[in-house]
Amino acid sequence: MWTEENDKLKRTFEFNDFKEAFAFMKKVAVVVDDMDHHPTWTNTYNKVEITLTTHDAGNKVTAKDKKLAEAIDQIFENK
Ligand SMILES: C[C@H](O)[C@H](O)[C@H]1CNC2=NC(N)=NC(=O)C2=N1
Repeated sequence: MWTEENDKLKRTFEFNDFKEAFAFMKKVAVVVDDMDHHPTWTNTYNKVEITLTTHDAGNKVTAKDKKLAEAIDQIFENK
C-alpha cells in the first residue's frame, strides 16, 4: 500500500524477477507520460520503488499523485 510521508506518496512493488519488474515499468511509463505526471522511481532486480509528488505544486502531494497512484495499482493488479 501507498504511504504518505514528507509530502510524498511511496510504494514498493515486488515481482518474481527482473523481467516482470521491467515489464511493469514499461506499462507504467506509458501511463505516466499520457497523464503528464512522472514518478521518481528505482528498480533493484525484482523490486520497483515509486515515489510520487507534484513538482509544479512545490513538491506536495496533490490529486494528480493520488490519481496516478490508483492507475499504477491498476496496472499492478492486472499484471
Ligand atoms: C511541463 C510538464 O507538464 C510538467 O513539468 C509536468 C511533468 N511531469 C510532472 N511530474 C510530476 N511528478 N510533477 C509535476 O509537477 C510534473 N509536471
